[in-house]
Amino acid sequence: MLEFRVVARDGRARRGRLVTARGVTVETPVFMPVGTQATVKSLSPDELESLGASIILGNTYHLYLRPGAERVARLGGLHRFMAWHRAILTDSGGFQVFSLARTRAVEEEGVRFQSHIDGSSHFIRPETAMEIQRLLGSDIAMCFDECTPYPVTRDYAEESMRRTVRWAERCRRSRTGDHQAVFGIVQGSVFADLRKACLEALQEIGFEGYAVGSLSVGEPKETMLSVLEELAPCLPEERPRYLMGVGTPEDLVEGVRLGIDMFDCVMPTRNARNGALFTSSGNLQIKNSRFADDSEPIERGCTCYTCRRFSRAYLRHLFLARELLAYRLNTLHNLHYYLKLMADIRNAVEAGSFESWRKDFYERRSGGSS
Ligand SMILES: CO[C@@H]1O[C@H](CNc2nc3cc4c(=O)[nH]c(N)nc4cc3[nH]2)[C@H]2OC(C)(C)O[C@@H]12
Ligand SMILES: [Zn+2]
Repeated sequence: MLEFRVVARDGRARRGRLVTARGVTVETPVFMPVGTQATVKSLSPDELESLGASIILGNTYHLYLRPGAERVARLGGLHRFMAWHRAILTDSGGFQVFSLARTRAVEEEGVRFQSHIDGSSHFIRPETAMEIQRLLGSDIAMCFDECTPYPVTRDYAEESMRRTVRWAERCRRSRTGDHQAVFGIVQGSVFADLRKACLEALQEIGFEGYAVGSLSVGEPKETMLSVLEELAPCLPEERPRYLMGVGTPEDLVEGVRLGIDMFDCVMPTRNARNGALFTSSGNLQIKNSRFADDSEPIERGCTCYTCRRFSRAYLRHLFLARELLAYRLNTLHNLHYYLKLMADIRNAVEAGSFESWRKDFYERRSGGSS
Protein backbone atom coordinates (compact mmCIF):
# COMPACT_ATOMS: atom_id res chain seq x y z
CA MET A 1 0.00 0.00 0.00
CA LEU A 2 1.36 3.43 -0.92
CA GLU A 3 1.58 5.76 2.11
CA PHE A 4 1.29 9.51 1.61
CA ARG A 5 1.27 12.27 4.19
CA VAL A 6 1.16 16.08 3.81
CA VAL A 7 3.74 17.28 6.36
CA ALA A 8 3.44 21.03 5.73
CA ARG A 9 1.32 23.51 3.80
CA ASP A 10 1.98 27.02 2.52
CA GLY A 11 -1.10 28.42 0.80
CA ARG A 12 -2.19 25.73 -1.66
CA ALA A 13 1.38 24.41 -1.90
CA ARG A 14 1.99 21.11 -0.08
CA ARG A 15 5.12 19.48 1.27
CA GLY A 16 4.52 15.74 1.44
CA ARG A 17 6.13 12.38 1.94
CA LEU A 18 5.29 9.32 -0.10
CA VAL A 19 6.51 5.84 0.93
CA THR A 20 6.15 3.05 -1.61
CA ALA A 21 5.08 -0.46 -0.61
CA ARG A 22 8.72 -1.50 -1.14
CA GLY A 23 9.69 1.09 1.50
CA VAL A 24 11.23 3.78 -0.73
CA THR A 25 10.62 7.33 0.54
CA VAL A 26 9.85 10.07 -1.98
CA GLU A 27 9.84 13.66 -0.69
CA THR A 28 7.27 15.83 -2.49
CA PRO A 29 6.90 18.05 -4.43
CA VAL A 30 9.04 15.82 -6.63
CA PHE A 31 10.31 15.89 -10.21
CA MET A 32 10.56 12.48 -11.91
CA PRO A 33 13.30 12.15 -14.58
CA VAL A 34 11.92 10.36 -17.64
CA GLY A 35 13.44 6.92 -18.30
CA THR A 36 11.29 5.89 -21.26
CA GLN A 37 13.23 2.79 -22.44
CA ALA A 38 14.50 1.66 -19.02
CA THR A 39 17.19 4.34 -18.96
CA VAL A 40 17.33 8.05 -18.24
CA LYS A 41 19.20 8.77 -21.44
CA SER A 42 23.02 8.81 -21.09
CA LEU A 43 23.12 8.47 -17.28
CA SER A 44 23.86 5.43 -15.09
CA PRO A 45 21.59 4.63 -12.12
CA ASP A 46 24.46 5.58 -9.79
CA GLU A 47 24.67 9.02 -11.38
CA LEU A 48 20.88 9.39 -11.05
CA GLU A 49 21.15 8.50 -7.37
CA SER A 50 23.99 10.97 -6.81
CA LEU A 51 21.79 13.66 -8.40
CA GLY A 52 19.21 12.91 -5.68
CA ALA A 53 16.54 11.39 -7.94
CA SER A 54 14.11 9.33 -5.84
CA ILE A 55 11.59 8.24 -8.49
CA ILE A 56 11.80 7.94 -12.27
CA LEU A 57 9.25 7.38 -15.02
CA GLY A 58 9.14 4.37 -17.37
CA ASN A 59 6.83 3.78 -20.33
CA THR A 60 4.53 0.81 -20.83
CA TYR A 61 4.18 1.47 -24.57
CA HIS A 62 7.92 1.48 -25.28
CA LEU A 63 8.87 -1.45 -23.02
CA TYR A 64 5.98 -3.57 -24.32
CA LEU A 65 7.25 -3.07 -27.88
CA ARG A 66 10.91 -3.52 -26.91
CA PRO A 67 12.29 -5.59 -25.15
CA GLY A 68 8.84 -6.95 -24.13
CA ALA A 69 7.25 -6.99 -20.67
CA GLU A 70 7.47 -10.78 -20.25
CA ARG A 71 11.21 -10.63 -20.95
CA VAL A 72 11.70 -7.89 -18.33
CA ALA A 73 9.65 -9.98 -15.86
CA ARG A 74 11.75 -13.10 -16.59
CA LEU A 75 14.85 -11.01 -15.88
CA GLY A 76 13.56 -9.94 -12.47
CA GLY A 77 11.42 -6.91 -13.28
CA LEU A 78 12.24 -3.35 -14.26
CA HIS A 79 14.09 -2.35 -11.06
CA ARG A 80 16.51 -5.29 -11.40
CA PHE A 81 16.69 -5.00 -15.21
CA MET A 82 17.94 -1.40 -15.05
CA ALA A 83 19.58 -1.63 -11.60
CA TRP A 84 17.42 1.20 -10.24
CA HIS A 85 16.35 0.35 -6.70
CA ARG A 86 14.47 3.51 -5.76
CA ALA A 87 10.95 4.16 -7.05
CA ILE A 88 9.52 3.75 -10.56
CA LEU A 89 6.22 5.09 -11.92
CA THR A 90 5.16 3.68 -15.29
CA ASP A 91 2.89 5.56 -17.64
CA SER A 92 0.21 3.33 -19.13
CA GLY A 93 0.73 4.00 -22.82
CA GLY A 94 -2.44 6.10 -23.04
CA PHE A 95 -0.45 9.08 -24.22
CA GLN A 96 2.30 7.35 -26.19
CA VAL A 97 -0.20 5.43 -28.35
CA PHE A 98 -1.64 8.82 -29.34
CA SER A 99 1.65 10.69 -29.72
CA LEU A 100 3.96 8.05 -31.19
CA ALA A 101 2.12 5.16 -32.87
CA ARG A 102 2.02 5.38 -36.66
CA THR A 103 -1.72 4.77 -36.84
CA ARG A 104 -4.30 4.14 -34.15
CA ALA A 105 -7.97 3.28 -33.89
CA VAL A 106 -9.78 3.72 -30.61
CA GLU A 107 -12.54 1.22 -29.81
CA GLU A 108 -14.45 0.64 -26.59
CA GLU A 109 -12.47 -2.56 -26.08
CA GLY A 110 -9.08 -0.89 -26.51
CA VAL A 111 -6.71 0.74 -29.02
CA ARG A 112 -5.44 -0.80 -32.23
CA PHE A 113 -2.13 0.72 -33.36
CA GLN A 114 0.95 0.20 -35.46
CA SER A 115 4.33 0.19 -33.75
CA HIS A 116 6.44 3.28 -34.46
CA ILE A 117 9.44 0.91 -34.47
CA ASP A 118 8.54 -1.67 -37.15
CA GLY A 119 4.94 -0.96 -38.15
CA SER A 120 3.68 -4.21 -36.58
CA SER A 121 0.01 -4.21 -35.53
CA HIS A 122 -0.99 -4.30 -31.87
CA PHE A 123 -4.14 -4.09 -29.79
CA ILE A 124 -3.87 -2.82 -26.23
CA ARG A 125 -6.83 -3.12 -23.85
CA PRO A 126 -6.88 -1.46 -20.40
CA GLU A 127 -6.31 -4.93 -18.96
CA THR A 128 -3.26 -5.37 -21.22
CA ALA A 129 -1.74 -2.09 -20.01
CA MET A 130 -2.19 -3.18 -16.39
CA GLU A 131 -0.73 -6.65 -17.11
CA ILE A 132 2.32 -5.03 -18.74
CA GLN A 133 2.84 -2.78 -15.71
CA ARG A 134 2.40 -5.79 -13.39
CA LEU A 135 5.10 -7.64 -15.32
CA LEU A 136 7.40 -4.58 -15.21
CA GLY A 137 6.82 -4.38 -11.45
CA SER A 138 6.71 -0.59 -11.15
CA ASP A 139 5.78 0.91 -7.77
CA ILE A 140 3.06 3.10 -9.30
CA ALA A 141 1.03 2.07 -12.37
CA MET A 142 -1.11 4.52 -14.35
CA CYS A 143 -4.58 3.71 -15.63
CA PHE A 144 -4.93 3.22 -19.37
CA ASP A 145 -6.66 6.37 -20.57
CA GLU A 146 -7.28 8.38 -23.69
CA CYS A 147 -5.16 11.51 -23.77
CA THR A 148 -7.36 14.16 -25.40
CA PRO A 149 -5.58 16.28 -28.02
CA TYR A 150 -5.88 20.09 -27.91
CA PRO A 151 -8.18 21.64 -29.02
CA VAL A 152 -11.22 19.35 -29.14
CA THR A 153 -14.97 19.98 -29.14
CA ARG A 154 -16.84 19.55 -25.90
CA ASP A 155 -18.68 16.54 -27.33
CA TYR A 156 -15.41 14.86 -28.23
CA ALA A 157 -13.95 15.68 -24.79
CA GLU A 158 -17.04 14.28 -23.05
CA GLU A 159 -17.13 11.06 -25.06
CA SER A 160 -13.39 10.56 -24.55
CA MET A 161 -13.60 11.32 -20.82
CA ARG A 162 -16.47 8.85 -20.32
CA ARG A 163 -14.45 6.16 -22.08
CA THR A 164 -11.44 6.95 -19.88
CA VAL A 165 -13.66 6.42 -16.81
CA ARG A 166 -14.98 3.09 -18.11
CA TRP A 167 -11.37 2.04 -18.83
CA ALA A 168 -10.32 3.18 -15.35
CA GLU A 169 -12.96 0.86 -13.86
CA ARG A 170 -11.51 -2.03 -15.89
CA CYS A 171 -7.98 -1.10 -14.81
CA ARG A 172 -9.01 -1.05 -11.16
CA ARG A 173 -10.50 -4.55 -11.53
CA SER A 174 -7.30 -5.84 -13.20
CA ARG A 175 -4.71 -7.83 -11.32
CA THR A 176 -1.79 -5.60 -10.31
CA GLY A 177 1.70 -6.39 -9.10
CA ASP A 178 2.51 -6.99 -5.44
CA HIS A 179 3.37 -3.67 -3.85
CA GLN A 180 1.97 -1.81 -6.88
CA ALA A 181 -0.22 1.30 -6.46
CA VAL A 182 -2.59 2.50 -9.21
CA PHE A 183 -3.27 6.16 -10.05
CA GLY A 184 -6.36 7.37 -11.90
CA ILE A 185 -5.99 10.03 -14.63
CA VAL A 186 -8.45 12.93 -14.77
CA GLN A 187 -9.52 13.87 -18.30
CA GLY A 188 -12.06 16.35 -19.69
CA SER A 189 -9.83 18.67 -21.73
CA VAL A 190 -10.42 22.36 -20.91
CA PHE A 191 -14.02 21.93 -19.71
CA ALA A 192 -14.13 22.40 -15.91
CA ASP A 193 -17.45 20.56 -15.49
CA LEU A 194 -16.17 17.55 -17.45
CA ARG A 195 -12.94 17.53 -15.40
CA LYS A 196 -14.94 17.55 -12.16
CA ALA A 197 -17.34 14.86 -13.35
CA CYS A 198 -14.33 12.72 -14.30
CA LEU A 199 -12.67 13.25 -10.91
CA GLU A 200 -15.86 12.32 -9.05
CA ALA A 201 -16.22 9.14 -11.09
CA LEU A 202 -12.57 8.21 -10.48
CA GLN A 203 -12.95 8.84 -6.73
CA GLU A 204 -16.00 6.56 -6.75
CA ILE A 205 -13.78 3.82 -8.20
CA GLY A 206 -10.99 4.71 -5.74
CA PHE A 207 -7.28 5.12 -6.52
CA GLU A 208 -4.09 5.61 -4.49
CA GLY A 209 -3.29 8.81 -6.38
CA TYR A 210 -4.81 11.13 -8.98
CA ALA A 211 -3.11 12.51 -12.09
CA VAL A 212 -4.15 15.42 -14.30
CA GLY A 213 -3.94 14.27 -17.92
CA SER A 214 -4.20 15.98 -21.33
CA LEU A 215 -2.19 19.03 -20.36
CA SER A 216 1.13 20.04 -21.88
CA VAL A 217 -0.34 18.85 -25.18
CA GLY A 218 0.04 22.13 -27.05
CA GLU A 219 -2.50 24.28 -25.16
CA PRO A 220 -1.55 27.86 -24.22
CA LYS A 221 0.16 28.21 -20.82
CA GLU A 222 -2.73 30.24 -19.40
CA THR A 223 -5.14 27.48 -20.43
CA MET A 224 -3.09 24.89 -18.54
CA LEU A 225 -2.96 27.16 -15.48
CA SER A 226 -6.69 27.90 -15.53
CA VAL A 227 -7.54 24.19 -15.74
CA LEU A 228 -5.24 23.58 -12.77
CA GLU A 229 -6.55 26.60 -10.81
CA GLU A 230 -10.02 25.10 -10.99
CA LEU A 231 -9.23 21.39 -10.69
CA ALA A 232 -6.26 21.05 -8.30
CA PRO A 233 -8.17 22.10 -5.15
CA CYS A 234 -10.81 19.43 -5.93
CA LEU A 235 -8.23 16.63 -6.00
CA PRO A 236 -8.32 14.57 -2.76
CA GLU A 237 -6.27 16.33 -0.08
CA GLU A 238 -4.78 13.19 1.36
CA ARG A 239 -3.66 11.55 -1.88
CA PRO A 240 -0.71 12.39 -4.21
CA ARG A 241 -1.52 14.74 -7.10
CA TYR A 242 0.47 14.19 -10.31
CA LEU A 243 0.57 16.62 -13.25
CA MET A 244 1.65 14.52 -16.26
CA GLY A 245 4.27 15.74 -18.71
CA VAL A 246 4.99 19.06 -17.02
CA GLY A 247 7.14 21.01 -17.52
CA THR A 248 9.39 24.04 -17.63
CA PRO A 249 10.90 25.35 -14.36
CA GLU A 250 8.17 28.02 -14.26
CA ASP A 251 5.50 25.31 -14.78
CA LEU A 252 6.87 23.40 -11.80
CA VAL A 253 6.74 26.51 -9.59
CA GLU A 254 3.17 27.34 -10.64
CA GLY A 255 2.10 23.71 -10.38
CA VAL A 256 3.37 23.55 -6.77
CA ARG A 257 1.65 26.87 -6.02
CA LEU A 258 -1.63 25.36 -7.21
CA GLY A 259 -1.22 22.21 -5.08
CA ILE A 260 0.51 19.64 -7.30
CA ASP A 261 2.90 17.10 -5.71
CA MET A 262 4.45 15.15 -8.63
CA PHE A 263 5.80 16.13 -12.06
CA ASP A 264 7.58 14.48 -14.99
CA CYS A 265 8.89 15.98 -18.22
CA VAL A 266 11.34 15.12 -20.99
CA MET A 267 12.57 18.72 -21.03
CA PRO A 268 15.71 18.60 -18.86
CA THR A 269 17.02 15.48 -20.60
CA ARG A 270 15.81 16.27 -24.13
CA ASN A 271 16.99 19.92 -24.01
CA ALA A 272 20.40 18.71 -22.74
CA ARG A 273 20.80 16.61 -25.89
CA ASN A 274 19.89 19.67 -27.95
CA GLY A 275 22.40 21.90 -26.17
CA ALA A 276 19.77 23.93 -24.27
CA LEU A 277 20.92 24.35 -20.68
CA PHE A 278 18.93 25.58 -17.70
CA THR A 279 20.27 28.27 -15.36
CA SER A 280 18.58 30.32 -12.64
CA SER A 281 18.63 33.37 -14.91
CA GLY A 282 17.15 31.51 -17.93
CA ASN A 283 18.25 29.06 -20.63
CA LEU A 284 21.46 29.18 -22.63
CA GLN A 285 22.18 27.50 -25.96
CA ILE A 286 25.69 26.12 -25.60
CA LYS A 287 26.46 26.07 -29.36
CA ASN A 288 26.16 29.87 -29.44
CA SER A 289 29.47 31.35 -30.66
CA ARG A 290 29.60 33.73 -27.70
CA PHE A 291 30.67 30.74 -25.58
CA ALA A 292 33.64 29.79 -27.82
CA ASP A 293 36.18 31.28 -25.40
CA ASP A 294 34.08 31.36 -22.27
CA SER A 295 36.04 29.79 -19.40
CA GLU A 296 33.09 30.11 -16.99
CA PRO A 297 30.94 27.11 -15.96
CA ILE A 298 27.36 26.84 -17.27
CA GLU A 299 26.28 28.61 -14.09
CA ARG A 300 28.60 30.05 -11.46
CA GLY A 301 27.67 28.57 -8.07
CA CYS A 302 26.10 25.43 -9.56
CA THR A 303 27.52 22.49 -7.62
CA CYS A 304 26.88 19.85 -10.30
CA TYR A 305 29.64 17.56 -11.62
CA THR A 306 29.70 19.45 -14.93
CA CYS A 307 29.93 22.97 -13.48
CA ARG A 308 32.62 21.97 -11.00
CA ARG A 309 34.96 20.80 -13.76
CA PHE A 310 34.19 22.15 -17.22
CA SER A 311 33.93 25.48 -19.04
CA ARG A 312 31.23 26.60 -21.43
CA ALA A 313 33.92 26.64 -24.11
CA TYR A 314 34.68 22.97 -23.58
CA LEU A 315 30.97 22.01 -23.51
CA ARG A 316 30.40 23.98 -26.72
CA HIS A 317 33.35 22.18 -28.33
CA LEU A 318 31.99 18.76 -27.31
CA PHE A 319 28.51 19.65 -28.56
CA LEU A 320 29.71 20.91 -31.95
CA ALA A 321 31.87 17.81 -32.29
CA ARG A 322 28.84 15.65 -31.41
CA GLU A 323 30.91 13.96 -28.73
CA LEU A 324 28.92 11.55 -26.54
CA LEU A 325 30.32 13.25 -23.44
CA ALA A 326 28.40 16.42 -24.43
CA TYR A 327 25.07 14.68 -23.84
CA ARG A 328 26.17 13.25 -20.52
CA LEU A 329 27.59 16.48 -19.09
CA ASN A 330 24.62 18.55 -20.30
CA THR A 331 22.16 16.02 -18.87
CA LEU A 332 23.95 15.90 -15.52
CA HIS A 333 23.68 19.68 -15.26
CA ASN A 334 20.05 19.99 -16.42
CA LEU A 335 18.78 17.21 -14.13
CA HIS A 336 20.78 18.69 -11.26
CA TYR A 337 19.08 22.02 -11.97
CA TYR A 338 15.59 20.46 -11.92
CA LEU A 339 16.18 18.30 -8.85
CA LYS A 340 17.81 21.17 -6.91
CA LEU A 341 14.89 23.44 -7.90
CA MET A 342 12.48 20.92 -6.36
CA ALA A 343 14.65 20.59 -3.22
CA ASP A 344 14.62 24.40 -2.83
CA ILE A 345 10.84 24.43 -3.33
CA ARG A 346 10.37 21.70 -0.68
CA ASN A 347 12.46 23.71 1.78
CA ALA A 348 10.55 26.92 1.02
CA VAL A 349 7.12 25.27 1.47
CA GLU A 350 8.28 23.61 4.68
CA ALA A 351 9.56 26.98 5.99
CA GLY A 352 6.32 28.75 4.99
CA SER A 353 8.33 31.07 2.70
CA PHE A 354 7.22 29.73 -0.69
CA GLU A 355 5.73 33.05 -1.90
CA SER A 356 8.92 35.04 -1.17
CA TRP A 357 11.02 32.22 -2.67
CA ARG A 358 8.79 32.33 -5.78
CA LYS A 359 9.27 36.10 -6.06
CA ASP A 360 13.08 35.69 -5.92
CA PHE A 361 12.85 32.85 -8.46
CA TYR A 362 11.17 35.13 -11.02
CA GLU A 363 13.43 38.10 -10.20
CA ARG A 364 16.50 35.97 -10.89
CA ARG A 365 14.99 34.83 -14.20
CA SER A 366 13.94 38.31 -15.27
CA GLY A 367 17.64 39.14 -15.11
CA GLY A 368 17.62 37.71 -18.69
CA SER A 369 19.43 34.62 -19.91
CA SER A 370 23.10 34.58 -18.92
C1 LIG B 1 6.98 19.22 -22.93
O1 LIG B 1 7.22 17.87 -23.29
C2 LIG B 1 6.53 17.45 -24.42
O2 LIG B 1 5.13 17.35 -24.10
C3 LIG B 1 4.83 16.02 -23.76
C4 LIG B 1 4.57 16.03 -22.31
N1 LIG B 1 3.16 16.23 -22.11
C5 LIG B 1 2.38 15.24 -21.68
N2 LIG B 1 1.04 15.36 -21.53
C6 LIG B 1 0.59 14.15 -21.14
C7 LIG B 1 -0.71 13.68 -20.92
C8 LIG B 1 -0.90 12.33 -20.57
C9 LIG B 1 -2.23 11.76 -20.40
O3 LIG B 1 -3.26 12.45 -20.53
N3 LIG B 1 -2.33 10.44 -20.13
C10 LIG B 1 -1.23 9.65 -19.98
N4 LIG B 1 -1.40 8.32 -19.70
N5 LIG B 1 0.03 10.13 -20.09
C11 LIG B 1 0.21 11.47 -20.42
C12 LIG B 1 1.52 11.95 -20.62
C13 LIG B 1 1.71 13.29 -21.01
N6 LIG B 1 2.83 14.00 -21.35
C14 LIG B 1 5.98 15.17 -24.09
O4 LIG B 1 5.53 14.22 -25.05
C15 LIG B 1 6.21 14.48 -26.28
C16 LIG B 1 7.25 13.40 -26.44
C17 LIG B 1 5.18 14.54 -27.40
O5 LIG B 1 6.84 15.77 -26.14
C18 LIG B 1 6.96 16.06 -24.78
ZN1 LIG C 1 25.75 22.73 -13.26
